Amino acid sequence: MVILSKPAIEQFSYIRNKQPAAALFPPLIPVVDLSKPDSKHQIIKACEEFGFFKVINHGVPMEFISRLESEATKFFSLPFCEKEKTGQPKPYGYGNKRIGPNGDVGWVEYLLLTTNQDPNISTENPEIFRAALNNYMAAVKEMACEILEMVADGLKIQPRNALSKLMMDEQSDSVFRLNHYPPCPDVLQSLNSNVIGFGEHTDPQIISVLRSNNTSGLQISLKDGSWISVPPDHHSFFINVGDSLQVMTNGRFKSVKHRVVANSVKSRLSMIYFCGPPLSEKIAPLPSLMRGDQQSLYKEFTWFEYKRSAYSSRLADNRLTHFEKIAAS
Ligand SMILES: C=C1C[C@]23C[C@@]1(O)CC[C@H]2[C@@]12CC[C@H](O)[C@@](C)(C(=O)O1)[C@H]2[C@@H]3C(=O)O
Ligand SMILES: O=C(O)CCC(=O)C(=O)O
Ligand SMILES: [Fe+2]
Repeated sequence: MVILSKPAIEQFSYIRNKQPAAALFPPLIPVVDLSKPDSKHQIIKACEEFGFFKVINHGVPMEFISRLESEATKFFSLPFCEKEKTGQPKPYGYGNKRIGPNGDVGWVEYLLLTTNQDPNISTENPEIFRAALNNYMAAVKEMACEILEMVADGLKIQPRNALSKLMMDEQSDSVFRLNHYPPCPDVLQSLNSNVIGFGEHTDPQIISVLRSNNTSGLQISLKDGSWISVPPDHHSFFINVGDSLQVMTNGRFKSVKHRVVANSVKSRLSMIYFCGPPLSEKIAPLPSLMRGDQQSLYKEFTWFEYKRSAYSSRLADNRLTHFEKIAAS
């Protein structure tokens, strides 16, 4: 349960339920069948048009998904005093309503973990939770690697592991997150408005691999600034282009702005693997993507420098602005 005190109620953001133009004729979210020979072309198109797509025939065993979902459900059903024994997110740990260190809040509780250390989660049976996490993360990492190799192939980048090696590196700074959005009580669902579960933002990493139960809530922003709802599909995965991939493609792919709205009836559980590079990695446009005298849109920076700056930003900030080159007039 998300713990709610009276003054905290006032902190939540709402969005008006006005119908954006795109909501009348929403474009279909691209679906990529990873078992099809032309999937790499579909991936490139989806990354250019939406920065977002759904993946089917992904090869992640349903058994791993269900086991982690069941362990996560058990964890979030524990009394608050048990869950908080995991420790507050600094940046890893158990968090409730507060997202990040700079005052963002949402109708959500979560576990934020690094992928290269065994987590210390306070549950009745941490070994079983850990095994479920490890199986799931290993299978999702393999799928993400395959997707990044298809991206490299589709963009004719050599070698084909130029992107995937960053997240496969032993030192990779990847992050895993379990989000639980309890049903939001009527008192908070004021007339014709939605309560924000997770405010709008882009993900900082290369790509993020998201899977949720069958409860809706996720929305993505289109190029025209309108928002569309992503129909949930618990058998599939959703891929977000992150800020790092935007830079590595020199803006050809755009990181997708997304958010989650709370549901008044059902709880939403999501699990997200954020594929990050090693901290020392330079994030810059890939030389093979630069044509002729094309210039980098970004100043040089390492993932460490980007993260340090990201952690002093608010969720909705454009974290890349700080690293953009000022265009010469
Ligand atoms: C407000 C914040 C939370 C966040 C760190 C930040 O200062 C800005 C980026 C946020 C974000 C969004 C995507 C992921 O959920 C996340 C783990 C990440 O890498 O960047 C979160 C950070 C967080 O919750 O710590
Ligand atoms: O929980 C979700 O569905 C999305 C959350 C998200 O975007 C994030 O944790 O970065
Ligand atoms: Fe996100």
